[in-house]
Amino acid sequence: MYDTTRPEMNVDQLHTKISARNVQVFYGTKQAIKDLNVEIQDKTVTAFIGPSGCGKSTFLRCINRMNDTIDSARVEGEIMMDGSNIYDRGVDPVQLRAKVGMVFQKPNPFPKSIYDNVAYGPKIHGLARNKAEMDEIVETALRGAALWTEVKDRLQESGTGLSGGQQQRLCIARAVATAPEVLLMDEPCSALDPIATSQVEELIEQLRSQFSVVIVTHSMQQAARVSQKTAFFHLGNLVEYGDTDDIFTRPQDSRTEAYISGRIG
Ligand SMILES: Nc1ncnc2c1ncn2[C@@H]1O[C@H](COP(=O)(O)OP(=O)(O)OP(=O)(O)O)[C@@H](O)[C@H]1O
Repeated sequence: MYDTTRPEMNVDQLHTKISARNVQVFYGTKQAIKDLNVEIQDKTVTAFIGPSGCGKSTFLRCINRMNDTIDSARVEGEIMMDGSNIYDRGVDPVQLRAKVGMVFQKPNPFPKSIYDNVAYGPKIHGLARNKAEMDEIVETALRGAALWTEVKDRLQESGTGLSGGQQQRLCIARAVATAPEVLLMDEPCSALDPIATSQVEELIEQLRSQFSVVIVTHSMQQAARVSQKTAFFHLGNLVEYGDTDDIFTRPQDSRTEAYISGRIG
């Protein structure tokens, strides 16, 4: 039913990048994530799927502490990245978000030039010693986001003047510019047309050679196309996690089976 044929490598030999243990998330008294445990591998695309409101975005935001910015949100449990808890008191969330970048549903470039959109993060984090180094970071990030050839002659023009698909690739370049180890993508193609969607999907496949990518998607076809691992969420629980091929062809849980066959959601 779903095409899960795509470039493969044996992702099970890769090391664990993120390990979530007994994670619970509350908004006020309402519990949105219940006792979640999962290991996310390096250099792998992991898809989060499940019906609306099941907690996919909430858990995604835990991985770079974006929930810290929501007053009513409370996160319990541990999220380890390379063996260190990202919720430890000594961790600066701003530094963490350079290592764990995020791309949102709606492209949200800053009202600045294309160049300054990409240079913004590296400038804050002091990644370039001079203009030549910054130029190189900007070019590498734009090439990495498959946007360089389209914008190299108009770097000083506003990022908001680009098409929707180009804006989303600019946001990916912005996230990639700080040399992240993990890239979180919350429905990154939902505002894009089919051509821009397939460009971003191709890009995701390239990006995973450098780091771990976690993508929330409502499209099961997209999850099947881009990911090697899939996690199915339902009512705040991570119900099933495994190889994407297995989740789509041999689900173990009846709720997963019902969702992928269109009976819930
Ligand atoms: N800022 C917030 N304040 C209060 N409740 C929230 C907030 N964000 C999410 N929720 C609630 O938490 C639950 C999980 O929401 P979440 O957005 O994580 O689900 P989702 O699976 O990503 O949904 P969708 O697929 O519709 O984006 C829902 O019941 C939602 O209403």
